[in-house]
Amino acid sequence: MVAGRSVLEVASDAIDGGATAIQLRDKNVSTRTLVEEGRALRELTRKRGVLLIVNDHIDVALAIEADGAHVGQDDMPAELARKLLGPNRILGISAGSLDEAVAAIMAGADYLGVGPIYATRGKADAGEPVGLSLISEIARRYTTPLVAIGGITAENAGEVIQAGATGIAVITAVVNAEDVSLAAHQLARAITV
Ligand SMILES: Cc1ncc(COP(=O)(O)OP(=O)(O)O)c(N)n1
Ligand SMILES: Cc1ncsc1CCOP(=O)(O)O
Ligand SMILES: [Mg+2]
Repeated sequence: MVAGRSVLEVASDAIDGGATAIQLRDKNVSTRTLVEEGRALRELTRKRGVLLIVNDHIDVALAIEADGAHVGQDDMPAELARKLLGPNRILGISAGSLDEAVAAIMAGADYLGVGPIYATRGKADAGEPVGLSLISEIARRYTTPLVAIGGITAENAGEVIQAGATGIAVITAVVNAEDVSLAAHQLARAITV
């Protein structure tokens, strides 16, 4: 459940609003439950033609035939994650500094999750905001797609893209919204105009 709604309902509404990828990120459930959520999300995302990425758990990503997995600096080392996922699944890696970005690219990241860009309520141990300059710095040097994350809203999403991000990832701005579909739509519009 997310803010009183099922994971499937939130994902479905977000896709209605324009989300092009869903990340299964649930820190508080058993692996068994994660697999159940993942299977349901796999069916939904296949039907709707959007990507499904599993956070942290490479085994779950493989088990549910997700499109890929996302690992951070405290998760499965990127090289091993790539080895386990194989060449055809998407590997996303978190980067909170230029050094981390370079290492992630060398390890075979298909995209970088860069952040937290702004202060966030979505991750307790996210650390200090890195700001837009990190996005610009990485974009200036590398062509790897950059997914900005952390405190992103429909109000600031435009400047994040302007700074060089390819896309955005959000939790609070969608999950806590009264109207999930409308919130996703406003975010999608903010990054396409
Ligand atoms: C797109 C995207 N970017 C960054 C993260 C953060 O991953 P991580 O640093 O491993 O933190 P947790 O999400 O696992 O708490 C992400 N999940 N997605
Ligand atoms: C998972 C994660 N990684 C860096 S910030 C963050 C949380 C993003 O949540 P929100 O969109 O609510 O700021
Ligand atoms: Mg992680």
